[in-house]
Amino acid sequence: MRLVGLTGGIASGKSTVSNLFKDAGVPVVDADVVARNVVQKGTGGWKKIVKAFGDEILLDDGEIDRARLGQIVFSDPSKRQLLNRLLAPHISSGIFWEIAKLWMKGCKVIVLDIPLLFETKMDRWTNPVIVVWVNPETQIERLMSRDGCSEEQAQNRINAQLALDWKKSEADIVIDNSGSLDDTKQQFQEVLRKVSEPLTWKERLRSRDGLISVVMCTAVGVLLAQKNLL
Ligand SMILES: CC(C)(COP(=O)(O)OP(=O)(O)OC[C@H]1O[C@@H](n2cnc3c(N)ncnc32)[C@H](O)[C@@H]1O)[C@@H](O)C(=O)NCCC(=O)NCCS
Ligand SMILES: Nc1ncnc2c1ncn2[C@@H]1O[C@H](COP(=O)(O)OP(=O)(O)OP(=O)(O)O)[C@@H](O)[C@H]1O
Repeated sequence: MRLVGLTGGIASGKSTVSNLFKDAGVPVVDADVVARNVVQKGTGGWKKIVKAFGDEILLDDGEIDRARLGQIVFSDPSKRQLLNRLLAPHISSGIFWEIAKLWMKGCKVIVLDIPLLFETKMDRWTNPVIVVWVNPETQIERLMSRDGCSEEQAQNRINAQLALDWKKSEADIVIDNSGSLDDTKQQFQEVLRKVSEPLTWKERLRSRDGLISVVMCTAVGVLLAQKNLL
């Protein structure tokens, strides 16, 4: 099994690229979706948030007020660190189970769309790492127009992550999403070709079918050895 890391900066275009993977039939685990699921009303993550941030963080229906929580954590690094600490175990085990489900289905290439891939050091488990890069002016423009936030709020969100240029320097593959969608789609074709290359023998061993083959071969070997000893 090949775990492909897909990351970048906020609003750099990760979801745009992960949709291209989905359209090409490559399964994607989206960490933002996992992070949303683990804080649904009544879950362990929800209880921790209510305990730490108080009832005033809840909407009338009891769900977390994400806009309010976002305002708090993106303007106060200590509150953000607290939230990260509380949710990290829930998010990583959620991602693990999503991978396990796809592994059991026999998927050989899985894309992990994780905004904080480097920050959480999950890049250790992925190869290659794809960074979706965008120039700073375009990033802030797209963020402000998508989320309807001020320049200051957008900058706070950008500052909450490691520098995008640093992530670019650590990447195995860079997609420059500063241009048009067509431009990105063109770069994506080459990226898809690379991630679809035949699995290495290590990756094959980590896949469901590879593991089954190893178990079968070992069982046959043990049986033959026993027969020869009798
Ligand atoms: C703060 C919250 C409530 C804001 O919710 P909101 O719906 O407005 O944003 P959403 O979840 O869609 O995230 C949008 C983007 O913000 C960035 N982001 C989210 N959380 C963080 C964080 N803790 N630190 C830095 N950037 C973050 C990511 O680039 C993400 O793609 C929410 O992002 C959250 O619960 N974050 C903590 C969980 C987390 O770390 N998520 C990232 C998954 S690796
Ligand atoms: N090449 C492009 N041209 C024009 N607009 C784009 C392009 N790529 C992405 N966008 C727009 O920029 C915004 C951010 O893109 P996207 O949501 O894919 O980023 P993201 O990295 O997934 O964001 P987040 O970190 O918040 O999850 C969206 O409104 C999207 O439609």
